[in-house]
Amino acid sequence: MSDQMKTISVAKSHGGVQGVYSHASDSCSCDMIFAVFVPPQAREKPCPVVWYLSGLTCTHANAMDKGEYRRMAAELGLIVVCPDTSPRGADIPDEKDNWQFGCGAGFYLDATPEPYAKNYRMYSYVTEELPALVAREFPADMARQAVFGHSMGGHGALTIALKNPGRFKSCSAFAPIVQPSTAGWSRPAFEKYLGADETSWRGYDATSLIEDGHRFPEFFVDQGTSDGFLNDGLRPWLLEAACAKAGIALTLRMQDGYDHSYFFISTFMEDHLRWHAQRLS
Ligand SMILES: CCCC(=O)Oc1ccc([N+](=O)[O-])cc1
Repeated sequence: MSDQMKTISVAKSHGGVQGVYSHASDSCSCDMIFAVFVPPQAREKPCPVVWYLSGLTCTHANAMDKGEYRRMAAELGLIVVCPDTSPRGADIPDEKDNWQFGCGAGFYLDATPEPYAKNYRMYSYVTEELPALVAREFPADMARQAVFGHSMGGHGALTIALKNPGRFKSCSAFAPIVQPSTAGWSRPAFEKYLGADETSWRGYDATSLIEDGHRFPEFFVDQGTSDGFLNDGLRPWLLEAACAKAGIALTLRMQDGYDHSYFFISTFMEDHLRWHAQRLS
C-alpha cells in the first residue's frame, strides 16, 4: 500500500529541493504527509539523512516553515526529513479539545489498547516504514542517519536513538520531555496509548530506558531558561542525572532567556546540524 508516494509540492531552495509528499501508511492505516529537503550534493552522491521529529500540535510543516534548516543542510550536504506527529483523518480516534493527546500528539510510540492500536503506531512509522520509503525514493545514504527533535519530538529522538543505537550516528534535542511517565503533562496520554500497566511505559520513556540498560554514546540538548514548560513537563535535570549515572555523555546547554518556540529552535538549528554533520562524516 505504501509503495505509491505522491508529490504535493517541490521548490528549489539553497540549490537543493524542499518537497512535501504523501503516501498511504500501513503502520498508521491512513494517508501520511512528510517533508524532505534534498541538498545539492545529492546530485553527485547519496547524502546522510537527519530525522527531525516535531512536538505536540505540529505537523511536517512547522520545522519546514520555521526551523531555518535549509541553508545549513545545503552547506553540509544533509537530507532533512520532517514526518508528521500522528495519524490524521476523519476516521482517526481523537479528542478534539485536547492538544496533549490524539491527532498532533502521537508521542512516537506504538499504542496497544483499542481504539488507538490501529492507527497510533508512530514508532513503527518513523523507525521502519518511513525510512524504507525514504531509502527507495530519495538519494539517501541510509548507513548514515541522525535523529533530533523538539519537545515531544525531542523525547522521540532520545527514545528512538536509545532503542536503535546501531542505526543512528548522533542524537540531539531542543527542549525535550525527558521523563513522560512521571509528568502530569504526559501521563494521561501514556495511559490511553499504552494501558494502565506502567511497566509497559518504560519502553517509551527516555530516563527509564537508560535505567533499564539502553545506551547511546552521547546526547546534545539545548533548553531555554524562559521555557514555560521547563519545571512541570520537561525537567532536563532528570536526563542529566540518568546520563551521569549511566556514563552517557550529555552536553546540556541552558540557553538564557529562550522560550519553547521556533524562535529558540531556529537560533540553535545551525549548532545541531553541525553536531550531526561531524558525526555523520
Ligand atoms: C510546539 C509545542 C511542542 C510540544 O511538544 O509542547 C510540549 C510542551 C510541554 C510539554 N510538557 O511539559 O511535557 C510537552 C510538550
